[in-house]
Amino acid sequence: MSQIETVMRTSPVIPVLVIHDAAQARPLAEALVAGGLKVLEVTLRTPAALDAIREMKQVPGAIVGAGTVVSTEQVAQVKEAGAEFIVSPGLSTKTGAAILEADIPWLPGVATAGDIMRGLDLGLGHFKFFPAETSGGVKALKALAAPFYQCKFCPTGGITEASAPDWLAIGPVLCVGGSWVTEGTLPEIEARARAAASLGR
Ligand SMILES: O=C(O)C(=O)C[C@H](O)[C@H](O)COP(=O)(O)O
Repeated sequence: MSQIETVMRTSPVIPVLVIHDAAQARPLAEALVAGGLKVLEVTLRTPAALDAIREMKQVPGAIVGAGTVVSTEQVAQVKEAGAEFIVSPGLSTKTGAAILEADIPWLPGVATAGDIMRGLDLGLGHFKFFPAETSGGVKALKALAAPFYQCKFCPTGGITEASAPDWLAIGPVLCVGGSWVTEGTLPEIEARARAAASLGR
C-alpha cells in the first residue's frame, strides 16, 4: 500500500485546520487525537501554520500534514517543519515535481478528468476531490471515478457531518476532509472528532 493510501485509510475524516496561534495547536491536536482522528491537515493559510505543524507533531499518535501547499518554496518549508504528508488544492506539475522529489506523500486536488490524467502521468493515483460540493457533489465524483477505476479519493470542500456518510459510501472514497470537526470548544471538538471517527466506510 502506498504511503498516501495508508494516511487516507487511517481515519474516515481528515480535519482541515486553519491555525492562527501556534499556542493553540497542541491542545487542538490532543482533542482531535483523543476523539480518534489522528490524521491532521494544517493549512498554510496563516503565518502560524509551520510552527503549528511542529507543535502538533509532539502529540503522540498524531500524523501531521501540510495543506494548501501551492509552491515549491512551501514544499521546502513544510519538509523542514516535518510534514508527514502534503495536500494541495490543485495539481500543478511544477509544485508536484518538487513534492515527488522531496518524497513526501501527496494528495493533490482534482476536479476534472484532465486533472486526473495529469496526475496519472506523474504516477499518482490518490486525489483530493476539491471543491467537492460545488464541483457537482456525490454524483459528479461517481461519474468521474468510473473511468478512473484505479484511483482513490478524499473529497473536501463543503462537506458536513450530515453529508459525510454519503461521500464515504462511494467505493473509491477512502476518507473525506472537512473543517466542521474543528468548530467549538476543545470538548466539543473532541466530541465531533469522536463522531467523525466512528463514521463507516
Ligand atoms: O486550504 C486548502 O488547501 C483547501 O483546499 C481548502 C479546504 O480543503 C477547505 O476549505 C475545507 O473545506 P470546508 O470543510 O468546506 O471548510
